[in-house]
Amino acid sequence: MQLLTRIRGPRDLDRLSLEELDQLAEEIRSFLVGAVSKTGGHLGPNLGVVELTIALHRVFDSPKDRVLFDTGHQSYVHKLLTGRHDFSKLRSKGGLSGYPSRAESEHDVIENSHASTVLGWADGLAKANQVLKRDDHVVAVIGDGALTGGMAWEALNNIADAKDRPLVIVVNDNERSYAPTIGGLANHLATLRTTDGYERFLARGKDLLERTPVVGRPLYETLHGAKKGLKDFIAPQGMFEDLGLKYVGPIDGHDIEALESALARAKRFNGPVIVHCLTEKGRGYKPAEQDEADRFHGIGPIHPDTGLPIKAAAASWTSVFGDEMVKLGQEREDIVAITAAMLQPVGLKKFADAFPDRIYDVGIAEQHAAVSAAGLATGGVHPVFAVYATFLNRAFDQVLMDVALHKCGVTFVLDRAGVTGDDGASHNGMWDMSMLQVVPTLRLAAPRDAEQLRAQLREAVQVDDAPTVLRYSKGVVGPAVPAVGTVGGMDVLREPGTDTPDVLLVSVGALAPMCLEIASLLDRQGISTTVVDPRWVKPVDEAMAPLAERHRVVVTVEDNSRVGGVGSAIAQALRDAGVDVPLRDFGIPPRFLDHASRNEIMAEIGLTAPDIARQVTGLVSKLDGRYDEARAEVEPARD
Ligand SMILES: Cc1ncc(C[n+]2csc(CCOP(=O)(O)OP(=O)(O)O)c2C)c(N)n1
Ligand SMILES: CC(=O)[C@@H](O)[C@H](O)COP(=O)(O)O
Ligand SMILES: [Mg+2]
Repeated sequence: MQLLTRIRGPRDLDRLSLEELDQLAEEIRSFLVGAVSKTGGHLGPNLGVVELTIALHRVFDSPKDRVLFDTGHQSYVHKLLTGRHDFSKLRSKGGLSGYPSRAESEHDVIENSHASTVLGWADGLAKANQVLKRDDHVVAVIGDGALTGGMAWEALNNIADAKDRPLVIVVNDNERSYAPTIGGLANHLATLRTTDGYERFLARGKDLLERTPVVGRPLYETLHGAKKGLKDFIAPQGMFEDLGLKYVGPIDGHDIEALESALARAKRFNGPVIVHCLTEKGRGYKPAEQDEADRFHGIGPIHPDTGLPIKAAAASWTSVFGDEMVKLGQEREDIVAITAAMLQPVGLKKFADAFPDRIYDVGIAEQHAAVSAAGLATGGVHPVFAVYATFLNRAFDQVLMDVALHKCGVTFVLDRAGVTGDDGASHNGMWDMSMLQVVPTLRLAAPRDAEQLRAQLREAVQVDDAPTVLRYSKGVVGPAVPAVGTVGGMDVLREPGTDTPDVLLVSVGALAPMCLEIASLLDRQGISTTVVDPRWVKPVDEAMAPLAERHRVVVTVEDNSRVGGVGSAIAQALRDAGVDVPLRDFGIPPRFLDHASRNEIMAEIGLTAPDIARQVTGLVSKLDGRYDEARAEVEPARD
């Protein structure tokens, strides 16, 4: 690591020779494998951009020039080259974020890990440079997967229209999102890739000719013209050039010299230019290169020599969903499934293998997924769109105005709902149960265990005239939580043991085990508690109000934003029913949560059994008129 340790900032790259740069690239690769095999993270994507990131920081002058990354999961090399070498706590509390972070470095701009936004950012920054008459450069790195997102094309439409506004777009084309990138765009990029030979030939020829005195340069220019002609002849005029964008490439994304030459050309161009780089996800690490699933896109801790996971995968919410989908697919031919470039991560691989004609990977295009689902439902089939909760945010209008307005029977299955933690603020699934409250006719379920997930999924796909939504947490599915009774459509998880119970504790989804623990802690304070699981949290069950009326206080606990969540909806339902029982809603405070483990975050925001039990004890004590005594116990809500 003799060279890497000397790199404290991008300008330290300037004095390295080409051989040293190649050595640095190798040092970075072995650093990444060594570090990320311990912490987990996005190893494959970062192994694919080592040379590209070195070349970017050699040609451009960050932070004066802005180097932007789409999604940001491939910014580890950027972090190394901008002086951040301590990866020991990557994605952990107090350690480096797994994405760019303004708090970490002036070299970082976009913290949002939601794909397809970088060109929008770049367009805005380029416009600001123009308004303020700055000659700084803006460079946006976007993957072939992120290019399948609609927002990228909204931005490209604007960028292509401004012929005199410099902007360098680097397409990091490794032909994969997780799996191979789908769609017409991927096919077009492949067409452009066929002219790869010309670029390599030209890069080598240029070197030779530029060393040839007198005739070299003009001859190179002639060849360059010829290459352009030949490329146009072989590969149809590229879509990017049709749009009015200058296109440079395809470039070997692991050849630093070729990259620097192409980026330097792009930098001199006084307008928008695409540099199409061919890279290999997982390059330089055999286990990743040979991983057919996703080239080690995102991994947990592994044995570095073999690439095998340190911990065996346990039964996850995702796997329970995936298995049930296969059964449903066998029972009903009208069930189809949709993924937005995340077939494996959302658990639809088995369904896809069993029913290859009934699975749709739409690319990173959640809005299109929702609208096409409305079309599928209108066409007479029942689509199940499986997506991470946080990624549904961008398809809110489509759920509202295409699916719900047209009474389409579409089922949305939201994985990674609630606090996820180590992927940072934009990955927590903390907004869905607030956002979806306002969608008329939509029915929303939060299963508490595997059995309820199976049951509620089956109930959901029976609904053919409205959107249905299931949402569950990341990772290992919790223990079975049996019901001891029912009230209306709700499951009673714990009886209070008295006819005059103190607390009605409404347990939402996967937090059921924690809610039962809260009830036990309250027991020790002589406080009697009924614990119910609504199962379907929207609409609020009609039995909720009369049940609440039989208690002294209602407490709701959800792994969702407190603002506008299930607690708010129940409070409103009680008011509408004229039930005047105090309600305290516990949820995620309305703020962005720094990366840390889920448990660390839940403790930090007070979503733990002891925290909640202590506050509820204070509430009940207050009702008993022992307010002063209670005050000492009740910590203020920490929003
Ligand atoms: C809106 C959105 N949907 C899904 C994801 C999940 N996701 C993270 S990276 C990725 C694949 C990105 O592929 P690409 O842009 O080609 O980058 P690469 O990993 O190949 O470098 C996906 C689907 C996301 N981050 N944002
Ligand atoms: C960058 C991105 O959006 C995904 O790769 C995400 O990090 C995956 O999260 P999980 O690890 O929870 O599947
Ligand atoms: Mg890719």
